[in-house]
Amino acid sequence: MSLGLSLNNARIDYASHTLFRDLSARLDAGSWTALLGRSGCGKSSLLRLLAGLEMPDHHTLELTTDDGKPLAGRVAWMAQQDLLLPWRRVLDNLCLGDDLHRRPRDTERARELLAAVGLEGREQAWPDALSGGQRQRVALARTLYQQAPVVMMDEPFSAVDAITRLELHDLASRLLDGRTVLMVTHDPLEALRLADQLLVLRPGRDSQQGAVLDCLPGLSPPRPVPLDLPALQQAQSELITRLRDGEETP
Ligand SMILES: Nc1ncnc2c1ncn2[C@@H]1O[C@H](COP(=O)(O)OP(=O)(O)OP(=O)(O)O)[C@@H](O)[C@H]1O
Repeated sequence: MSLGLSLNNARIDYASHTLFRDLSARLDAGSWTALLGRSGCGKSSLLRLLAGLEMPDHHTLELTTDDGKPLAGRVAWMAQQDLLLPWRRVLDNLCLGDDLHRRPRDTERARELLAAVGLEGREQAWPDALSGGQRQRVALARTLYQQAPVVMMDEPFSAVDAITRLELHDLASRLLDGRTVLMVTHDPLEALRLADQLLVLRPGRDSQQGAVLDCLPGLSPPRPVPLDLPALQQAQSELITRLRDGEETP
């Protein structure tokens, strides 16, 4: 199910403004990359471009997959808003893709995934009857149900409280194991706990440039990285400095 990706010379221009250019990164099969940068630097635009959701008028993208086949149809998407359809019950939301494509549902798998995210017995609930954290769990289960080798997530855990977020980190880290994940986040700690590498968009002279960094160089802690690991605090502090100051690539 794993699939590696190589991104080369990505560039997006909106009107006369270059959002970023010369952006290259390698996403190893089964690895997790966190995409960070100041607000408005183009994280979501890059994610949407890679996912094929939006093709700006002026863009460049050399995207190759390890198996040489197109990426289209092999990406699952998870957003900050859970995007659950309020008129469909939880189980029906999970199986929406099957219904749209007139494929048979795998109801047993859908139930197993709901159980895995702690929502056993809530299959027939309406989304409105769930808390924000529960809805995001449904969104995670729906992402997993798609069985896509590549998962792109745009601030997937930012709308829930701190403790729920930590619980979702545990769940996502375990359940997304083996997928190639690219996740936009504003939270340096979240990035460092979940990801193998960071892709940091930072200001260049006339556009945004990207730097690819290891999360915790020389260490191989379990994921999510334990909150009390001293190296995590240090790395968080350094990452905040890098984001604030827009440092040049080392
Ligand atoms: N379709 C579009 N047409 C024109 N400009 C756009 C379009 N989409 C995004 N932009 C602009 O591109 C810039 C980057 O937007 P984007 O949402 O990618 O940034 P971001 O880094 O994800 O921001 P945030 O962290 O605040 O979510 C913004 O200035 C935005 O207004």
